[in-house]
Formats: sequence, structure tokens, C-alpha cells
Amino acid sequence: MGCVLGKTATPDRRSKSKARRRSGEESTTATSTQPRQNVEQVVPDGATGDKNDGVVETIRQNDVEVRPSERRRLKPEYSLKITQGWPAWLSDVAGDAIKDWTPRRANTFEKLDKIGQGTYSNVYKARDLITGKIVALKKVRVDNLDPENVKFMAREIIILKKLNHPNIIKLEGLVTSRMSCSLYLVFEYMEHDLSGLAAIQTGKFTEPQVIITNIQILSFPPINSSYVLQIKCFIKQLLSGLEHCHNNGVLHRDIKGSNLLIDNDGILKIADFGLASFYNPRHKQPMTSRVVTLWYRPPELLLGATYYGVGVDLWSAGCILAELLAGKPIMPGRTEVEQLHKIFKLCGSPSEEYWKRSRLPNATLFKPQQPYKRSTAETFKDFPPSSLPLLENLLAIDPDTRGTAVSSLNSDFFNTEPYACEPSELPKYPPSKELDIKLRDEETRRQRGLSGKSHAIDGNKKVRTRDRAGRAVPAPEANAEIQSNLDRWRVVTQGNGKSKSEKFPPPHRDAAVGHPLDPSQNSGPVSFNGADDSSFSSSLFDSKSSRSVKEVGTTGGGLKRKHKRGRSHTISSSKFIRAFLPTSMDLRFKSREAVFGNRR
Ligand SMILES: Nc1ncnc2c1ncn2[C@@H]1O[C@H](COP(=O)(O)OP(=O)(O)OP(=O)(O)O)[C@@H](O)[C@H]1O
Repeated sequence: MGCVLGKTATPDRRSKSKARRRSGEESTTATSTQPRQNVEQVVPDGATGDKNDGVVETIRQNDVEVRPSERRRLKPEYSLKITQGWPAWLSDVAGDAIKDWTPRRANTFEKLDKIGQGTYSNVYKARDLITGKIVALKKVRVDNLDPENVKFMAREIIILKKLNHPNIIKLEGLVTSRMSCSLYLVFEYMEHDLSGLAAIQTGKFTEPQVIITNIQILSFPPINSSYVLQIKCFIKQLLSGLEHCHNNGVLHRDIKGSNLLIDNDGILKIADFGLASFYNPRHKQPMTSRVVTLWYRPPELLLGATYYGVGVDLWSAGCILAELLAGKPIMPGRTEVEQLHKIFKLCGSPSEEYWKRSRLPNATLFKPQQPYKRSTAETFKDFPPSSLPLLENLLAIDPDTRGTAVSSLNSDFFNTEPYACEPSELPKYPPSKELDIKLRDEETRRQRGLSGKSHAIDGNKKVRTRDRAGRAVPAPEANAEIQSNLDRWRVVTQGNGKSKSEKFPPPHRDAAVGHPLDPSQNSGPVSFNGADDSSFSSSLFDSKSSRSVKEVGTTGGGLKRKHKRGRSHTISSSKFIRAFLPTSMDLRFKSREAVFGNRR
């Protein structure tokens, strides 16, 4: 792919309207001017188009081409500096993000492997040819150099530059050039992520078992103090990173296992600040509620809150702590409505006082007719006792009672034995990122196909690869837009005349409220009671689609892939998607619109 630009480009009508819809809260850039695209040749991806391609990190004064119009637009103190080596589409729109930095050239890195694919990026493992260090290069898609997209990316850069903490991924540099239309973010390379490690670790609640990977055999005992202190070590690092974010006025807004990267020394770093935002608790500004991956999304966001704070990240942290202790996601909802239902069943529905006080936009739609009681104590009865008060706090329905990262760090969980181990004392794991696990599962499936049966290990212990794949269930994307659109569509087309109680089954039909996590069914997401969920679903889905959804939901691997690509839908839903959201790229646009479209 290359970019062909021979004249000043005007964003097409679609981009313009997209830009208009996204304008608002989230733009944190130096200027709000329209981009001027003035590259005059075809520049292949990765090529800089510069004559001095071999020159690394040198500021070439000749690169400074500031037009009089630009001088007027840019702040005088850096109007000359920021264009040094930077493409105009970036320096025009995102001056603050790149100020004080000089771009690295693409040919000073050697790409080794593609290691990840996000909604807005491809991530590569690469070697820095100057230092010899292995790094991660995140190539961000800046669709059509749309200024709103550039601002979106700029915000991530600004936030990353502001944060400086051992538990937050460090942005080490940017790769682009004056003539390039792509941008790479350079990060320290991290071998693992928490969802991958959690997938490897599952089984701890069951009998001692042996898990085979194509790299090495790992054996896990039932949950024991050694595992608990490892969990403490990870959660402590997560909370320390969050403390730093929150102290610096940053909300991450997409805390989940796959965004918590871990290096070979056991250091956990919060990554992916693509949905992060600045906030000021003393001057709260409205923000979008359509952030955070569904399974980790707090109730206030599901209820449409636009004024919120650190509680959103703490809720996600609570979900992750419980997930690590349970060995599987604790509330794997398939729709926003179902997510909220799972939350109410586990954490209780909000008090009358909270409904009144919070005045949440979707309260009338989602308020259950009868209250739900909190059932965390029964559900988590096998967890270490010191984890319960912390979980009760983090998973509090009212965000004001969730405390802070600091108060969580001061909780008994971290101050009673077994204490968190040091990161360096954590066991060494094989590469365990989502992609690694996918490759490993494919290899295992291939092997099984060859032998026609599971491998027998250690006498009569068998590897249940399907179960394991089912456990490696990354959460669906942060903006489950399709699904929520689907919900809305169904509410509109089928919900007319239906009472609210059809959205939530009355508590007496919730046979499973408080049903403890069943360790013997560790093969998929936590289900408090399958029948309960399907009865719940049936009010939203017709029998045919409800069945399809259930099938998807009960096979973890399927859920993983389908959710990841945003296709966890029934036949009727995919028709709906085709009709309204023709391509996956549109879904991404849609997500970003949701992020940018309705604030301030
Ligand atoms: N520093 C890193 N080291 C190793 N792998 C990384 C690094 N940064 C990102 N990755 C891998 O690339 C994947 C995508 O990266 P990232 O989450 O930052 O992109 P994104 O486009 O914002 O993704 P998402 O759609 O999940 O929001 C990650 O899940 C991770 O596996």
C-alpha cells in the first residue's frame, strides 16, 4: 500500500461528516486546522521517501518547510521545530503530540514478525538497528489522513508521553518521515499478556493436572498460596500503574487482560491507551459512555453515564482480579443488556437512592422491577478470604464507593499472607500473547487431527484441548457497537409494548442468583446458570437467534474469534450488520464515532 498524493487533498464527504460527528471531548492537539496533504509522490509503506534514508535521528534543517499559512496556525514557539522531519499531515493536526521529538526513520528498524493486530493497528516485533534492542512497532492506521483520526492517535501519544511509570508501557519513539503517510509507535517489547498467561494458568481450581503446549509441559496444582501470590503480584502492579494514570488525570478506559503486557522479568505494564482520556475530577466534563470492553465495563457506563471517573478502571481491575482467581471471565455478557443483567445478579442492583441520585440516562430502560441482592460472597466463596472485601469494593455498583487504586493497594489482600511475590520470582512462561495461544491451539488441533484423539499424558490424564482453547477467551472489543446496535434495533422492532420486566427476568426466575462458580465446568466463561441466561436472552432474541447466540457463547474458542472480529452474531444480526454496517472497517469507524461523536 502506498499513498498517492499530488495535490492538496480535501477530505471526502464521508470523512468530513465523520469528522464532524467525532468532534468533541477527545481531541487533544495543538491545532484544530484542516490537514494539508502535500506529498508529491508515491511512497510505499515503510519507505520514507527521503533522500537521507540512512541518516538516523538527525534533525535536518533543510526539512523545515513552514509555509506562511502554517506559521499563522501554529504556535510560534514550535512552529519551526515541529515540522523538522515530520509529515505535514501530522504536524499540522497533532503538533503537541510530537513537539520536542524527532522522528526515527523506518529503515533503522528491521521488522521480524507480526505479533498483534488491534482495531486500529498492526503490531510488529522488530529490531532496532541502532541499539540492537528488540522493540514492538505499532503501525497505526490513520484512515485517509483524516484529521479527526490523526487527533485520535495524537491523544494516545500525548497521554503516553505524559505517563512515566514502571507499570505503564513506555513510548520510546515515533517512526515516520516528512514524506511518509504512515506512523509507527515504538514500544519496549513485551513477551506476554495477562489474558494469555491466565489461559495457561487455568485449571488451578480442579484436580492437579498437566497441560501440554507445543513448547513445554506445565503442571498446575489446585489453587494454592503460590498461585495467589502470583495473582497478587500482577494485580499490585496493575493498581500501581492505575494509580499513576489517575494521579496524572488519565483514565485508561479499556483495562482488560490483553492490554496488560508482561515481560520476561514478570513486569506488568498497562498498554493500549487508544481509548484513554484526560479528566479532571474537580471540573468534570461529559465523556462518552461507549468505552471499555463489554465484560469489563462498569454498570454506570452501561447505564449511559457521561460523567464518571477513576471508578471505571477500578471496576475493570476488579473483574480481572476475580477472573484470575476464578480461572475464567466472571461476567461474559454477549450484549449490553445481558452484561448489565450479569452485573446485577452478581453485585446486586443499584439502591433506590443511587437510581435517584445518579439520574443515569438509561435508568428507566434498565431498572429491574424488583431489586437483585448482591451475591459475591456465595459466588466467590472459594476465593482467599482477604480478596473478598477488595472485590466487594472494586465491584461496587456505586462508583463512588469503589475507592481508589491507593486504597485498593492498602487493602488486606495485599497486606496479609501470602504476600505478593516479586515480579522476578514469577515462573517463566512460554510466549503467551493472544496470537501465540491461537497458533498453539491451531498446532494442537492439527496434532489431534493427525492422531485422531487426545494425547494421553501421565497415565490417565488427558489434555482437553478444546476446553483449554475455550478458556483462552479474550474479551470482545471495547466498543461492542454492533451488538448494542443490534440490541437497540431489536428493542425498536420487537420491544414496543413490552414491559421492562422482559428485559430482565424477575428475580424469582433467576434461579441461579448466587450460584457459586463451578470449578468442574472450567471450560468456558462463567455461567451462573445456562437456563437462566437463555430465558433472559429469549426476551431479546427470537428462538432461532437465541439458539445461535447460545451456541456461540458456549464454545469459548468460537466466542473468542467471533468477538474479536466483531461477528459474534446470529444470522439475523449479520443481516442487520450487512444492511447497516457494511464492512469491518465501518465498524471501526462506528466505534470511533461512538468515542468521539457525542461529547462536550
Ligand atoms: N509493546 C508490545 N510488545 C509486545 N506486543 C505488543 C506490544 N504492544 C502491543 N502488542 C500486541 O499487539 C496487540 C494490539 O496492540 P494494541 O492493543 O496496542 O492495539 P489496538 O489497535 O489499540 O488494539 P485493540 O483493538 O485491542 O484496542 C496487543 O494485544 C499485543 O498483543
